[in-house]
Amino acid sequence: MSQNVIRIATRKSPLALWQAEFVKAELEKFHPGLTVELLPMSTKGDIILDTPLAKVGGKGLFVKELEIAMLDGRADIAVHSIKDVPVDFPDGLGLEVICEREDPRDAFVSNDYKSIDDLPKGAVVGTSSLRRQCQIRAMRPDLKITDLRGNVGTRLGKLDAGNYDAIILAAAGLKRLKLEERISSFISAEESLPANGQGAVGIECRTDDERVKALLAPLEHTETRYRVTAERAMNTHLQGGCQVPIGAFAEIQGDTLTLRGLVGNPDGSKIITGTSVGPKTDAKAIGITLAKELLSKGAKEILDAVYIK
Ligand SMILES: NCc1[nH]cc(CCC(=O)O)c1CC(=O)O
Repeated sequence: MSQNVIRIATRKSPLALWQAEFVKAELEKFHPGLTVELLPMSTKGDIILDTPLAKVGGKGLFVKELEIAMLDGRADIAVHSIKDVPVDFPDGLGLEVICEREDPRDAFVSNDYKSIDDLPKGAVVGTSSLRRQCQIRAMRPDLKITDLRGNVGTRLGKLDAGNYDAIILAAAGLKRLKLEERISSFISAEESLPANGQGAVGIECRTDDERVKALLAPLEHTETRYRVTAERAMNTHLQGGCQVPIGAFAEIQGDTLTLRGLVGNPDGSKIITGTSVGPKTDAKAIGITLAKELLSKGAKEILDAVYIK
């Protein structure tokens, strides 16, 4: 492959394409003369649209086809929402770069109501995320949570068609697509803990490709890397897939990283939370410590009930 070309494997959704174009622009900014090409592809997660994600099964629904393209040499890198990337990688591939995080919060979107508190009794809220469902149910057991799949535009269309009183989406996706004015209110991390990596974009590539790794290096954002490392370490140690509500959110003040975590039941009847603090350079250990704490406080029973093997 030519020394001066990088090919990006990407999903075709508007958000995925925005993220790929963002990485293309950053690469071209840092490396004048470099040609960056997009290779748009469909993934299993894009094709199976009629089933709740937690039931489609299999990890990495949105990334596998992109990984095969990199291993085949058809593409050099893949740009992902970190949230959609499984914690372990196929041999020969790794998450080389984590870019600066956008807003990590969930957003409440409604044409009639300002916030979750504002919703009338029994209102219908659309989300396919068990994590969001769990935390909303815990706040408001009276609400009816129904499934909502599709890319960001499709989901907004379903809200506008009157299928829901409100829907919950990641603020980052709406901001990137210049749809921020659709946000009625932000849901703070105190109200609902985000998913690990939410709002952060990561770049995967072949671990032995020194040329590509050198080109990608200026896109790395150190603080986001620490935060995402802690959040993903917690998930890895819990061995939680997408069938269990899990939230993880790290913040950094000075050199200190504070990680908050949550494991719950889909119906919100049981929620285990915890916090772990330490030097940011110990991000991974902080994540593991918190996972152990959550397991000992009852998360193990919740996970075991879901994953009966
Ligand atoms: N699960 C799909 C997905 N993957 C990443 C984002 C948003 C952007 C991000 O978190 O970086 C979304 C949409 C959503 O959750 O509303």
